[in-house]
Amino acid sequence: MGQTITQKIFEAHLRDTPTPGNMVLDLDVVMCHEITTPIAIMDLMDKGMDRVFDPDKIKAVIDHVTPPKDSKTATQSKIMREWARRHGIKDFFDIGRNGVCHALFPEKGFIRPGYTVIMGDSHTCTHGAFGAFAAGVGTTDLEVGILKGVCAFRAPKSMKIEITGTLPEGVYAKDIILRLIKELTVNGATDHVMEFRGPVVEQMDMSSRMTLCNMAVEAGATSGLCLPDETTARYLWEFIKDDYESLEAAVEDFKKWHSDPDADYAASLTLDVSDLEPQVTFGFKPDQVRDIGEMAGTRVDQIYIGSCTNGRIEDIRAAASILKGRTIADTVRGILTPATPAIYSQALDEGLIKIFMDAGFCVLNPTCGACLGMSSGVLAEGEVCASTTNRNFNGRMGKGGMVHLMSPLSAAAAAITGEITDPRQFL
Ligand SMILES: CC(C)[C@H](C(=O)O)[C@@H](O)C(=O)O
Ligand code: SF4
Repeated sequence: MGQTITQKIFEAHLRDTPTPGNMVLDLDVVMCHEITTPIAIMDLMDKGMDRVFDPDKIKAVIDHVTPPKDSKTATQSKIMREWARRHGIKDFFDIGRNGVCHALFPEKGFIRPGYTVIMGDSHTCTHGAFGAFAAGVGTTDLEVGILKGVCAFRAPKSMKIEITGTLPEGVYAKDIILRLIKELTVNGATDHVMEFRGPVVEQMDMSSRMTLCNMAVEAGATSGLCLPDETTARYLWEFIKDDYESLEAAVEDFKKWHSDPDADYAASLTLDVSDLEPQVTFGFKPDQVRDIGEMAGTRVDQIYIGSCTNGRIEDIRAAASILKGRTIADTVRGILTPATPAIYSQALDEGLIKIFMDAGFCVLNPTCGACLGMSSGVLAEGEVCASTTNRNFNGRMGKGGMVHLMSPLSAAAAAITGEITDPRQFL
């Protein structure tokens, strides 16, 4: 019997099998941010175990509330900063160099095909876009990861998600993943790794693959991943060029992580996207998804373009393509948060920031901020936000607020009209 990519990664990293079905894996990267890591740091200090397994394999960023909004968040940042200095963690990103973890770390080349990655953050699955096994973990696992560089997982079940057809104009990876979550429901992929494949995924850039994998957890999945190929190798080339004779050699080597044709999948699903419409959520769960036409005319108060789901340059370009030469409705507030400094800088170079500002958007520094309702765009009671983020939980962006998840293009269309709008009318 052949193996899936996930089984291959598990086998290559297996340190121990303490009980049947439980596997302890060696970790290639442990990623840290200032909301969950300080709890682990303080606990390790209390236990007299303030150590790290390998400072080069730990990547740390202050991203959720930055610059800090109050004493509490300032203290969280301070604990991270001092810990990183104390242990010689050189890949530590503070104000001026910091951005949303799941956008920043890929951009720095920290994730490679076949890697095992953990973080105390549920959207760690984003990094599966590189053909890695990347999973969000709780404080105890994070502490063990930081101390020993290992993590225990249950033997994974794989779900094969085949995406076929041709993606219509104005329809994006975000629409695909929202549709998949609708079909699977919020726990349809529990205990599974979602393996995204098929011709549509093969044609996607890394940004779109990251959007897909980012929301795997919203269907309950342990992680999501894509098979590493030439697109992956090109994205990573500046970081891997000393390891390979040529790009072709890298692509060939990456194939060792491809699932075998006779691999065993616990479940499978095929989605033909040829007739897919832009998708929008309507309730407080990410599987409450409708075609945009059914939601057209719903009033919005705020537009939020950013986050680890859709705050990359490709997302900003898509939104700018219809904001150019237009202004946003005077009933809405528009907020753009490029996910990293490099994305922000690129958007400046391309004149995209000016397009947003001329349209009436407020442009913020890279941070999670409003995405989880902590700062920089929190909603008031009864307010509605058209958002490119990944969670529409009750109160997510502010108590009593409502969030409609959608693609950056759809969010830009809502900004222009002040209500949920099919963006294809502006193309
Ligand atoms: C703060 C963090 C623990 C949290 C997560 O794990 O996802 C956040 O990133 C989120 O998106 O809600
Ligand atoms: S951008 Fe939002 S979803 Fe992503 S890590 Fe930050 S808070 Fe979590």
